[in-house]
Amino acid sequence: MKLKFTKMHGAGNDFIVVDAINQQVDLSVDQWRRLADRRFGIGADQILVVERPTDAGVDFRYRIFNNDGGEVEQCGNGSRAFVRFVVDKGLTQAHSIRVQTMSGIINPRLEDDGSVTVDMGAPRLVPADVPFDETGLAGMVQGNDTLWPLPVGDETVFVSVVSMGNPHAVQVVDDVDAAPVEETGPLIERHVRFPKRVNAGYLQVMDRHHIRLRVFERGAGETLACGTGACAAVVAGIRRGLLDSPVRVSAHGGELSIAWAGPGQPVYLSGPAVSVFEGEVEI
Ligand SMILES: N[C@@H](CCC[C@H](N)C(=O)O)C(=O)O
Repeated sequence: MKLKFTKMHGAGNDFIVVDAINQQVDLSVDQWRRLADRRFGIGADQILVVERPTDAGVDFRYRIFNNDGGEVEQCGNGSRAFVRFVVDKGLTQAHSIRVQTMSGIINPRLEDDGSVTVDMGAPRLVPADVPFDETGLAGMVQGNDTLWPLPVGDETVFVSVVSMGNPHAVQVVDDVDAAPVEETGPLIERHVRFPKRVNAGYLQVMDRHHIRLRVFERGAGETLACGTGACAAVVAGIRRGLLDSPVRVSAHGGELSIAWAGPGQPVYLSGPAVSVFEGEVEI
């Protein structure tokens, strides 16, 4: 079977985007994994699949598969690539779109300058909703946030837990370049306290409106940028009393911008969405 795809990225977080409206797409976890493999396939952090909606009142359904083939709830940078894709392919005339994802409806909007702003919905801050198992743990209060002690290797790190539809554990570090992302990222990702695994964020505060961020993503390893990771980091930083909205997020692959007015309010994510090439692959 031949599959048409577009290779895209958002601040270096790269995607294979597949139109499942105009072609039949029904792949196994193994096939997704092979497509995303950087040596045996096309290579991508995530695969995004554009489908007709199954819910009323929305324009599209969009599904997300990590590099390891697992389907996940949400992808911030992917939602921007998604909008660029459906507009460029003529699948919609609208620039403001309602999209059904595994974790609810999001509203991305293509701006006149080609960037995309996404209403990612409100963060979920109750540990059980992340999900994070806090049983028997004494959290440490900082500002309006609770930091949870997590034994990782020989040390204990203190993380904020945030769901942006997908789970995030965010820690503040002095210097992201020196942070042991490759060493502790995999341990946090699979820490027993996170029953669905977790994306591990390392946040350095530059000033109250600017952070640097690295994210070791669940199912993909460290990526050049993570949109939901940026949302979660800014939410955690604001709750801890370290940041004020809006916040510029510098990742290795580019810049994102996040705005959040506080609990119960949606998080807005802005940044680039770029098409790199198109192709057809035998699967
Ligand atoms: N790169 C993404 C997040 C993709 C999903 C994540 N790895 C997970 O498993 O939750 C983003 O831009 O948000």
